[in-house]
Amino acid sequence: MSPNGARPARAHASVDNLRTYLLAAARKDPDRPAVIQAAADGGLETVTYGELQHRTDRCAEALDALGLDVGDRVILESDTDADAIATLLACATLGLPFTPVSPETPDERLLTIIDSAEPALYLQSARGQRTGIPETVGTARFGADGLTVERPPAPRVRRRRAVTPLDTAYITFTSGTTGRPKGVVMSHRGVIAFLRGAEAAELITSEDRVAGTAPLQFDFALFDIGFALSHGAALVPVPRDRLNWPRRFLSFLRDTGTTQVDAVPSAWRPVLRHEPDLLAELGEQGVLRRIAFSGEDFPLEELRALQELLPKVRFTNGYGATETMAASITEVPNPLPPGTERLSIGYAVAGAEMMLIGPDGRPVDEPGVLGEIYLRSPSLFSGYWNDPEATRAVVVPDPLDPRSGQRVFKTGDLATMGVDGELYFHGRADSQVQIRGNRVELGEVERRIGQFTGVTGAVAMLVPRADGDPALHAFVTRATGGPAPDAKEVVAFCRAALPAYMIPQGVHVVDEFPLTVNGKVDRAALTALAAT
Ligand SMILES: Nc1ncnc2c1ncn2[C@@H]1O[C@H](COS(=O)(=O)NC(=O)C[C@H](N)c2ccccc2)[C@@H](O)[C@H]1O
Repeated sequence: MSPNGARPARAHASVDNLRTYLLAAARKDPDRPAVIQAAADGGLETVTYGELQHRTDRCAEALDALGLDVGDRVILESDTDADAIATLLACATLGLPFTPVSPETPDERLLTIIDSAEPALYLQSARGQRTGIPETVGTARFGADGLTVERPPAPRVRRRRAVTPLDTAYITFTSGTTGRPKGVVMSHRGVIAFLRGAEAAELITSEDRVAGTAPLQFDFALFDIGFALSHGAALVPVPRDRLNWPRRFLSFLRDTGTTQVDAVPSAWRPVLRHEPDLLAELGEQGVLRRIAFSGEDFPLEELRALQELLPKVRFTNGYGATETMAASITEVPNPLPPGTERLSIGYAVAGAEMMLIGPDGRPVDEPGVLGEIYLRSPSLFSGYWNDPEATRAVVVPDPLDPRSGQRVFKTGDLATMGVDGELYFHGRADSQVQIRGNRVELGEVERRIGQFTGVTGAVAMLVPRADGDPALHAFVTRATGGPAPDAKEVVAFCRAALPAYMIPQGVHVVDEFPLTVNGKVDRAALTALAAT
């Protein structure tokens, strides 16, 4: 019997655990590269699957000695690298849900997350700069020489005996539009269900090297880690200071032999603007085979520009929400057929299904009719942390079979169906705005403005006004060195194709769009800018 009277914890690890799933390659080919990363001396460092497993076990041993129980939360602050991956796999081994945060998370947001998650332990890398972690939370640092405990967590009773597939693998806090961050609770079974569905798409093999560019608190990064490691491939985490400098970004991709780059659309804007020729050169070498993007609609003008520079590269559109990790992985034709107005988000990955439901709650069966996407998926999240009301709002009875007890995810995304049942993304339900009583899809205004010569990107939004109804404004970016598009000409260009109520009152040229921490266009920041 262990000292606090609980039976020995973790009598056996479950078969469906993130650690067993992601380190499977370590049994077969321990010498294969698992992570190829920037080394401290500016060169490159390769960590094999065997070494990754060794670091994972060493960290798990040190964590186990702290007497935490299955379900006790751990905050993991780090960029993505081999030590961070070993640490999150150690947490998975012990059934400790990890909450990843990136080093640039502001202090007050971190404290909000700590207040909500009430973690037992806060982990940062040996190089971490964070201070001011509340006394109630234990603190430790991880690095190449293992785990160093600074403040041991308070002793707890260990009640659980084993880690099961339904235990929580991670909790990621999304910046909910209402401001209070919501913790998305994902079980081991949920994450693995999505990764298994993604594997069925057969996008990569163990020979691939997948460059990940998302910050660790964005589940796109967790997908990249899981996607690369579950294939026995190598993950190439791109450091932030490389990602923000196009020339350094491209040389890092070349030097690491990257075959696939996973990035949000905005990550390509600086490369397109400043180093198109270098990018074309990289494509010519034939090592880079695929670009996968997710997170938001890829502006078609920019996607076309990227495809023209990379005629031999294949493109993949990954659509979905953190609440189910994602939903679909769809090949994008290169080049896009002329006249393409929208990107397909295809069909849900193996094991899941996207349904289109109309405002009347009935399924939409005919092509071209707008509906909301409901997702049936084994990777459905467990719920929002400590927020049953927010959970009930999006985890709803299966509209096609309400009596079955089956729960589905109400995505809040709108789509139409093509002739073969494939879906086309039409924006968020809340980006449908009413202007003088007319329903307006902001994406439609953005697409029209995006076709104006010299405009490389457009974001439309409704800006509230003190007196009277809100006004439609648009922000545009232009090609480097190109002339600033004339606002009056842009408005006239819209008048030629859009109804009066869809004509922007104001058109503002900006050098670039503000981005959220996850690299998406920060519409809230732009709306505030327009209101000034
Ligand atoms: N390919 C898209 N086109 C267009 N709008 C999109 C798209 N992917 C998301 N979105 C939008 O972003 C919302 C979800 O945002 S999120 O919860 O932060 N998750 C993500 O953005 C990434 C997602 N978890 C993921 C992770 C790993 C692989 C693929 C996708 C969706 O509901 C969509 O509105």
